[in-house]
Amino acid sequence: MTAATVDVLLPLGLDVPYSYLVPDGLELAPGDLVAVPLGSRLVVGCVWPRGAEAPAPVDTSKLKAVRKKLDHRPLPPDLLQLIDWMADYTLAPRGMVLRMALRHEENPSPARERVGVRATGHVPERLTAARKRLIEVMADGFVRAKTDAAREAGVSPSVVDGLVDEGALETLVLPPAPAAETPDPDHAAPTLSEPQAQAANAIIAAVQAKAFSVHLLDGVTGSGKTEVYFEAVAEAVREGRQALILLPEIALTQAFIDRFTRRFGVAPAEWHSGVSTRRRGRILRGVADGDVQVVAGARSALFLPFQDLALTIVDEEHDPAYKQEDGVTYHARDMAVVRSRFCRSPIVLTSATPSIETEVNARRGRYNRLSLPLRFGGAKVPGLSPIDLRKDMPPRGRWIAPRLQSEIAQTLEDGGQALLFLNRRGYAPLTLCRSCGHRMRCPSCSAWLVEHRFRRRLSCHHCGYQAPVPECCPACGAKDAMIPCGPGVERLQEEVQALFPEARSLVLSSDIGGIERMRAELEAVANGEVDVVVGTQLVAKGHNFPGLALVGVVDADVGLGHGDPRAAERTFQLVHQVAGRAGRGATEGRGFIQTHMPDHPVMQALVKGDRAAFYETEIAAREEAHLPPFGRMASLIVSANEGPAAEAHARRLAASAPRVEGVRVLGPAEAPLAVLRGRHRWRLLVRAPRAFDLSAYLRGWRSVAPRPTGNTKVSIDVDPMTFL
Ligand SMILES: Nc1ncnc2c1ncn2[C@@H]1O[C@H](COP(=O)(O)OP(=O)(O)OP(=O)(O)O)[C@@H](O)[C@H]1O
Ligand SMILES: [Zn+2]
Repeated sequence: MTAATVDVLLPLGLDVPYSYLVPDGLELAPGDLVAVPLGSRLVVGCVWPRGAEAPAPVDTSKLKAVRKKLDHRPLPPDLLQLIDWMADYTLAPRGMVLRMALRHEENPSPARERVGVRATGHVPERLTAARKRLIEVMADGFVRAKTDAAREAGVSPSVVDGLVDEGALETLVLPPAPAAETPDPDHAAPTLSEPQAQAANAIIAAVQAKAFSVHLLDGVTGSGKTEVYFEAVAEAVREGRQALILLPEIALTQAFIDRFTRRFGVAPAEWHSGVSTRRRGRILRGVADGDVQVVAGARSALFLPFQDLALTIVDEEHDPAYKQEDGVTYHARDMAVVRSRFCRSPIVLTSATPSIETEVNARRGRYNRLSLPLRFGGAKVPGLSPIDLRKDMPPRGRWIAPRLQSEIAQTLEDGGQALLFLNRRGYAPLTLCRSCGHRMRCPSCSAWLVEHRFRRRLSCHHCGYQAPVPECCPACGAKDAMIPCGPGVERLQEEVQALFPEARSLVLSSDIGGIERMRAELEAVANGEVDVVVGTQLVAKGHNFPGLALVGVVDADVGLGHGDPRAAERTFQLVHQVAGRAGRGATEGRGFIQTHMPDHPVMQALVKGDRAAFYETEIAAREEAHLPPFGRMASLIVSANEGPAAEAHARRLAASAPRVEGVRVLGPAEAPLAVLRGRHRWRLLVRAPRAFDLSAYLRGWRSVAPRPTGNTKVSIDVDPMTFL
């Protein structure tokens, strides 16, 4: 007789599941979570489906047994499918993909029971003032949690206990508080404009159809895309099913949570790194049980065990934050589409500046385009005027051109807010010695150190290294000779303060303060408590600042000309989105872009407000060059502690590449970021035709490639977004 076995995938750097014996009496099915021995420890893993082919015979006498089955719902089949699919596509070990979905506690603590109290009707004869207040509050006969009763009456919990002892209150056990309250789909439904209603109805119909479909909700900034997809979320809730809203920077979007709350009466379950582990555990359970109906989360929310996912939204689908660059490299937007296919449900991608990939899919009819061509309520999308920095130069050591300065002055005079956008954190991107020219660089990366003045430190934006600004030049010893070069947002704020001493200014940048502080600052801007905002790309992210009348792009050329195939797209999206923050309220908005290249096609398209022209040019250029989505790319980074080791392995790797017609392996070349965290980096770039199975090619290559030795490592990025 053969003993029963199961395959268990472990959340480790392993690609294949291990076999374990099933103890008598234990029923196990794919998706079940189990604790199994591995070496001397216990590891939580997931029972994995067996392929159609017969399992390789194993000597069961050598197998260890499953220790126990965890008290969790099994991972749903579409999630198991997604994990398999992602591992195949990205070449990441299957176990590492599983790891992103296994946030389960081994011994989930039972939800805390709460004690409630209710008035019995018996009132003691002698009452203190506190007891009297409590009796009055409780006189309505409702059950309240003990803590709520005390808080409402403004008394200490001991007063509640006292009245329980006296027999004036009785205690009851209340059910544990739910991980998230149930949204009310009819709480505050807006009246939609005609185009909004059309788009909303199309998505609602897609939810009802319970079939896979992809929709691009393509609406200008401020057209009400959020209001529209909320109606489809409402439909999912009405049907008792679930919806997932992915947001690029959820930690920053208190405004989004508030808006959801106004629409549905309760907040959505939030899922991101800022949520406590305990809370995440409860949300995970609620999602698995189907009790939590709407999750608003960062990309990791994609791996939650939804029981019945009716709809997925990817808000601002063009945002680079959806790409995870370390560990398992994946694009959350693309993987969300894959998961929706597995759960046979619709997915909505929203953007005013769709990615080229998405735009091409919509043009080919693979994605259904839903257009919102106008701002809600008749406001106009602000026009953008160029400021030619070659002619209208700011004074030496300053970055605001005279024209922009006078426009800001006018805006402030009219009582409006201004926003200056510069995608550079810190005070100055470079610090050098004016005596010998020595430049301060990171000891472990090929990057300059960026001065952060309020922290009084130089810091490396790649590895986080920090050092004080030296008093003497480390090279020549000259005293007080270190000077900042170029602008960062902090320095720009200094300029604003000098030019407009009366104005209240604020720097919005991801490195200042925590999530709470940032949320508060964004709110202050929305409430008009700030006159001039100076911000990095953080300010381009879907905020609604009603009083914002002017946007100035201080250096539109920053992102262009790095030889990065996505530079034009990225610049267009950023500038267009930043400009889209203006003129959303009663006042009309105006935008200005400072550039040295006013004739560049990207600047031209921005200035003319001609989105179509941008897409035409960019799509044609990509097609011509066989760049994505007209060709496929993967990047391989070989890194090692020593430069020669990295280079030697990169060369051996390139030499072992299988020759296939149409596939080109470029490199190796030293990476632009040649040293990162002390690791020397060499790159290879693989390019292939559009329909080519690049993942299969890479797997074949990996199986014949020389194994990296010592501390050499190869990391693979399929569909790379960055080329550093
Ligand atoms: N039907 C409506 N009824 C009332 N208010 C609406 C309606 N549609 C949109 N609005 C309001 O208009 C403003 C802009 O809408 P929203 O933020 O959804 O636009 P958006 O398309 O997501 O913009 P962006 O792409 O710039 O983020 C919001 O304040 C929103 O509440
Ligand atoms: Zn560094």
